[in-house]
Amino acid sequence: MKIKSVRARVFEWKGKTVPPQGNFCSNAMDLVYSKTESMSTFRFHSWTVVEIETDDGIVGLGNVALAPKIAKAIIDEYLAPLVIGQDPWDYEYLWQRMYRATHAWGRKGVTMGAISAIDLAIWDILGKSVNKPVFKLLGGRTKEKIPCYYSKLYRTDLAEMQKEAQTFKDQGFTAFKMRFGYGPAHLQHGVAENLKSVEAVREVIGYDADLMLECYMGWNLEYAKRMLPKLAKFEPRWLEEPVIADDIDGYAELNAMNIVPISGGEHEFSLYGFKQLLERKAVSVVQYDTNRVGGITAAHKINALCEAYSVPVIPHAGQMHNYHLTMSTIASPMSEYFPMFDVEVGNELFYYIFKGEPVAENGFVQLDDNTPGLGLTLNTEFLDQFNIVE
Ligand SMILES: O=C(O)[C@H](O)[C@H](O)[C@@H](O)CO
Ligand SMILES: [Mg+2]
Repeated sequence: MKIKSVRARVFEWKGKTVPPQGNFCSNAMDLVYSKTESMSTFRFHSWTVVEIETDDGIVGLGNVALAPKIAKAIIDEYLAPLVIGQDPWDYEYLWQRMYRATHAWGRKGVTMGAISAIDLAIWDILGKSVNKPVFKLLGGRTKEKIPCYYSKLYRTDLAEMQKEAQTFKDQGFTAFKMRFGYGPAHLQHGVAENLKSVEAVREVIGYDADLMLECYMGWNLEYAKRMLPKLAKFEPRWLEEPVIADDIDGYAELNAMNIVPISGGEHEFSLYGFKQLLERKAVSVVQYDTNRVGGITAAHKINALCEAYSVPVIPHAGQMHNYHLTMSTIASPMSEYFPMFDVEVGNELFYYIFKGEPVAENGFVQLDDNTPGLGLTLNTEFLDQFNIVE
């Protein structure tokens, strides 16, 4: 079998989006003075979809949401020529070709996202060519079904957050991730607001549910050190991305305080990036995203590293490319889960582009033993709400 063609298209959402409201998510831009809404650079309203076709007509689907137009340019210009004419079963060889050919300017960020998209499509082909789901090629079914945590609860009006938490508690979720709205720039008022929001959500979900707290790189080391002792009484399962991804020493210092486990990884890339995080004990939970980190070829290696370090892997975002990794290793106890909503930050967009994404039932998602490949097809229902860039 040989790769015959690589097609990368950018799906630009032109449908309805929920406008940002107030301080709905602390983020890395909060620490930089700006007149625009700080979360604007973290909206994922476009997505690059990759279709790789083989000479015997199998089409594999890959995707990446980081800087979609740049990812497409990297695929078209540099990566496609490296894989066309090659055997997709030589996936490690192809991964190394892409990783090393772009090493002078790649390694992390959008290049690894582009490599991930190609690698996902290759693994989709592999599964389809032997009529097996991808997780069966990685280690098989390690769970009867995948426990998942409800992830949204952006910082809005506290009563709204409580209503949202109740709605999904009633749907059987026993784990919830909420977003802080405030950080160092908001002074003591922001500290109080942050604590109020955690208290409000805990009031609804109680203490026999897991609560995860998301900072999305919006704090700094000094602020996080002040916040951790104040958060301890709410028994969070983890505090996520308190500092920017490059501040590995900051992560390690916060994690070593042993007050609340620190999680991160959705903005880290490659096996080497996670080797650093693990050997420096920077995180207690690893959260790569398979469509960023280097695809399934890289994520599968990182799963093994996490198993060796006894650090749980709970990939960012849910989404089918991550579910196969969670299903295939005992190092991953659960998945993140974004329900389908109106398009807001953009994580939800995955449902509008692809069909086949599992819907959670009673706090679990299930993968089918008999659906070959990743189990995704393109969703034609919303195509008229996308501008597609070839
Ligand atoms: O952990 C997450 O789900 C991400 O950080 C979100 O995608 C981002 O939107 C911030 O909540
Ligand atoms: Mg996150």
